[in-house]
Amino acid sequence: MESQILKIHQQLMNKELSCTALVQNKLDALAANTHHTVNSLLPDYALERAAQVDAKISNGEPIGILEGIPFGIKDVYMLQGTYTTASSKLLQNYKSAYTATAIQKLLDAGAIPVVKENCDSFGHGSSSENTIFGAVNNARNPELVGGGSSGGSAVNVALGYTVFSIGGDTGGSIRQPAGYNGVYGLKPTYGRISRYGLMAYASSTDCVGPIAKSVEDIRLVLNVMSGKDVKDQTSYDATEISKESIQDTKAVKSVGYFKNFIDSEAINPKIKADFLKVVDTLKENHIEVKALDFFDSETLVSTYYTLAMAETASNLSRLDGTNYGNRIEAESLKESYAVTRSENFSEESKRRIVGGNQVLSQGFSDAIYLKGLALRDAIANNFEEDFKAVDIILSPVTPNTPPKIGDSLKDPLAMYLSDAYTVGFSLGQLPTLTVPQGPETGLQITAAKTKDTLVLQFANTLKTLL
Ligand SMILES: NC(=O)C[C@H](N)C(=O)O
Repeated sequence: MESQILKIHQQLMNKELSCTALVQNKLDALAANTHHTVNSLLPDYALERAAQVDAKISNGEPIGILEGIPFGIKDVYMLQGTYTTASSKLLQNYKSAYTATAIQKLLDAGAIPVVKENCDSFGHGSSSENTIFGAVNNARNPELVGGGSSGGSAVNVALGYTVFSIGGDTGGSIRQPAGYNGVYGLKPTYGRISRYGLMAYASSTDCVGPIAKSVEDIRLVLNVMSGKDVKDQTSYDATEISKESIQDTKAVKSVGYFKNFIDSEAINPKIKADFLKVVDTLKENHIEVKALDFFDSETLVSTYYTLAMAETASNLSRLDGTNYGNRIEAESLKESYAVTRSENFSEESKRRIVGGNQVLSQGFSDAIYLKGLALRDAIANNFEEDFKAVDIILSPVTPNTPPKIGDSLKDPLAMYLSDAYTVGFSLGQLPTLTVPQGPETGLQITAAKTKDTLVLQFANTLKTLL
């Protein structure tokens, strides 16, 4: 698939398409969609901006590459004056008081937000069923889940309702729905894009990233959003990734994969067979492929969920109805906190808050939380060693195909285990990209920290080989 952004840019410049018509068309398609991708539409916001772009073009003024391009925003990002619900009952009526840095950068580049997108509430989930806006349906088969937590964003891109969408990825939330719906989704190196204005889930792995239909579109959007922000001390300055730098399809000489991922009993046989075919293709094309040892799925998933639950319990403690959220009055203030939280958080969020507080509580934290931190360091060290031996690590995005709507809600543990291939890279804070491959899941390309360029480069290599 070629760059949608460049194609639309040309059409706008050549006056084959007006920006107002383009934006109206996306708004209409989103309003009519039956996949439950929309939490709120932004018609006034979007059409006013579209008219400005049209005026510029008719005056013969040049426009930037992203100017006039309609995009979607996962409903966990602040955009001043718009609802930011995190798909939760608690924040159902909350309006953002300010705009997230990443979103502001896109606005400054002229891109036009048209929709706040459905997702798992507070990012808690892998199916986009944990939401008050209705389960998101898969773009290819509506009986299956859209994936999560950025399900609405991936489905909107796959169905062409947005040109690109901004998801959020803590343990796979961009990559997994991208894989389930056959589009590209990037979790950049942790810190490459500021988290300021992203509703915090697990701050040590939360990442902002784009979902789109081509590598080029991922690059264009990534460049705009990247860079140090004084409002996020974990952000860093990243050099722009040029178009030329990702064209070198011979840059990657060696690729590793985790033996235990592919030999696992839990992997779907078709996903395994397809993956091994890719390995053969790489070898035939003189790319060295190494089978690597790695932590087992249970260790990866339990380390991730131990830390993610602890962090979310802490981050969400501020949501007690005092400053934010649907407050429920009661006899005493303490009781009001309790009722507000128990009535307004979903079952899945409560499971995580209770689990997280347990992990952090006195008497448990040494045995559980500190062990989680130690394992995270061990996982990061393992990656450091791996990247001395290989340029890229390749894996399927998930061991399984998208489940039927309803199944993940019945079995949360199975849902957590389905994150087995994504969470390790999150704990390592590595750049990792989903590329579409086959109808089941996708391929995940990962490089060492800050080597986001290499990830995009290899995605282009795969395009020429597969
Ligand atoms: N938020 C994410 O990255 C998705 C992951 N399945 C989680 O629930 O933590």
